[in-house]
Amino acid sequence: MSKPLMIIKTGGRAAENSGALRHLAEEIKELSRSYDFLLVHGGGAAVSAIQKTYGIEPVFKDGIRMTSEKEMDLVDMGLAGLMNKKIVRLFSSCGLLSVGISGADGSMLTGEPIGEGSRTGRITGSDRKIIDLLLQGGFTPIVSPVSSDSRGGALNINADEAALALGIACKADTIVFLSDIPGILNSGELIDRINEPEADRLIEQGIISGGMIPKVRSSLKALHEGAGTVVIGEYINQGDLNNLLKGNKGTKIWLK
Ligand SMILES: Nc1ncnc2c1ncn2[C@@H]1O[C@H](COP(=O)(O)OP(=O)(O)O)[C@@H](O)[C@H]1O
Ligand SMILES: CC(=O)N[C@@H](CCC(=O)OP(=O)(O)O)C(=O)O
Repeated sequence: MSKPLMIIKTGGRAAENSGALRHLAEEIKELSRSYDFLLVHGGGAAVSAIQKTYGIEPVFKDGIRMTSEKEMDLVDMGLAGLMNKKIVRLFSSCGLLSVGISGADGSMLTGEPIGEGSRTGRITGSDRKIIDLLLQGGFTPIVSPVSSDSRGGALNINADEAALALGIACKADTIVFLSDIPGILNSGELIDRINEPEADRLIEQGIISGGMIPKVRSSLKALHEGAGTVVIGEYINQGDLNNLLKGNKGTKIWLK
């Protein structure tokens, strides 16, 4: 019988802490008797830095990057290139057999632009075949969220939304969103558990804003679609995955 799947989504800034990422790889190895793992990564901060070197000012709406045709090449460079290979090399050096792919590979994620002339995408379809093949072969898939539209054009997909879509496609048991903050904060205080009405209220009040919005919305949708556990938090020391799952760290998301 196959093991339950845990999807770990790491944000760009969190993934730049190579010490923490090494600890995470070690913990994944330890827990791989109980779970299959798939890692989805962001890299928003790296993309913004690349944009700035080209004199482009990043534009976000509710935490989602507005992406022009010209900017899309930079997004591919930053996410499918730089970030993806950095993580694959690091995980491999920890003894985890890892394969770096993007949403475009194996038509894993397909989508459509959110508007005329935009390369920011919304996901409309998914195919888990490539993931099943890799997991059966003993590989850990490392997924960058860039994907394709129906005409083969590149699409920039928010990494939280990519993690959600893969979670639904693969019926993930657990989704862990790792970021550069201890969890969802209110006036600097960590909220250790939050339900849907409370999350909606904090978004409405602007207490949950920016990049935290797609994370929270994706978390709630994942629970509606049958995920057992969804948690948002940060990974610093080995054992933090276990701490996040047990509720000793981070914010657990609930529907009611
Ligand atoms: N209520 C909140 N609690 C915690 N972080 C929040 C909140 N509202 C907005 N944020 C912002 O969301 C950021 C995380 O989203 P994002 O920058 O997209 O991270 P990641 O790259 O990890 O996906 C935090 O660094 C913080 O600046
Ligand atoms: C459409 C969209 O918002 N794409 C994101 C993809 C990367 C990402 O989500 O990175 P983090 O997880 O580090 O925020 C972006 O371009 O920033």
